[in-house]
Amino acid sequence: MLNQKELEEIRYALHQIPEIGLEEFETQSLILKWVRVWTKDREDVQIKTWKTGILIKISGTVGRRTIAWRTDMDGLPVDEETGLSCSSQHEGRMHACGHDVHMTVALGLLKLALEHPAENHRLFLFQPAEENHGGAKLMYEAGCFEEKWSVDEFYALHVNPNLKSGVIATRPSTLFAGTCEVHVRFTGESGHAAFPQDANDMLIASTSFVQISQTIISRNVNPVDSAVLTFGHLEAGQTANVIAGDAKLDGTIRAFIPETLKKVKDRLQDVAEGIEKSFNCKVEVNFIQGAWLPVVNDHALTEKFINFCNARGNFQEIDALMTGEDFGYLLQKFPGMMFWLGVDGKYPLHHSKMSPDISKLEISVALIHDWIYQRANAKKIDN
Ligand SMILES: CC(=O)N[C@@H](CCC[C@H](N)C(=O)O)C(=O)O
Repeated sequence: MLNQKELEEIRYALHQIPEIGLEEFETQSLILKWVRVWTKDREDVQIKTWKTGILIKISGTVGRRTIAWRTDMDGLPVDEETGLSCSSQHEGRMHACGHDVHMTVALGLLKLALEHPAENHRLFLFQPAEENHGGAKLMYEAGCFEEKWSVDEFYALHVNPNLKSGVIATRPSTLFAGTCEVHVRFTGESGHAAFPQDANDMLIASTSFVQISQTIISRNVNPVDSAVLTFGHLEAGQTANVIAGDAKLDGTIRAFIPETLKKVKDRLQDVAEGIEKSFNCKVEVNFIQGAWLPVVNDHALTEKFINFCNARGNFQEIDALMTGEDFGYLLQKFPGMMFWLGVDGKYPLHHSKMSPDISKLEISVALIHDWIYQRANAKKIDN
């Protein structure tokens, strides 16, 4: 097993090399280096890669079913400001969503699994591109879970700085929202700052679009339902005295119900048409959907997991949140569940100062291993 110090060293190494989705080459090679040492001469272990992803399967002694654990691998395009000694060495990249901790947990679980043979197979998935390309869906569609790589139960976690370190929180139904990325491109006519009458200003068009589209949430979504529309990136024009002839706007929509997500998308198209008319410009709206389905936990498995955690005294109830996760896609294909792991921090996920407290990692890894081990010796979901 990996002790607390060894887990911290692994996280330290991974935190320094954050990479954007589908570019996780250094991360993949570091993980493979460790895994190859641990699995040397093991005939019960198979390893395969898909792009920057890795799958490791440990055969069970009886081998009726496969219990799988998934970690994501990618970082975000964020400039790290934690001031940590293990800060990112990759400019403009940061593990601001805790995927470095997720990978550390997965490696801790893998090491324990290698040391504890079980009746059924165990599979460890290191999945790229959770934040940007929906790597879970890409891997599924590429056939990564076919034939002897198929899965009977899939589990995953996400760190949560709002929960005390080591606390586990989940619910036996929807945990995360379904999300959809929105990319909007505005094309008008640039011109001299002094002659606005001869141009169509895309800075004004894009900011008007942002303002008006916020009313979709307050005026079109049923108040007893809920949705989020966040634009996190806007770029317009080039310099102070040239009217912006184009603008780029990127954001995300979140909702628990697919119909609500669709309503927000439809209304965004309407607003785009209105802006086109009002500003005599072109507005193209592109939606990227399909990977980040709502994370819906299997009821029976989650109830069992909650009882298991309660018996160890570190479970907390939690409401569904508007975060997104492409693990939701895998949960539509395989039974399983996701949970939050508390890492008590001052700054939220995606913040440039996000700094998880990982002092309880060894205890958390041991608990999750016990759960997987139990499931890897169970005959089916009901026992
Ligand atoms: C837990 C978490 O923070 N997840 C991310 C996942 C983003 C997926 C995709 N890029 C999207 O925006 O939907 C989140 O932003 O919630």
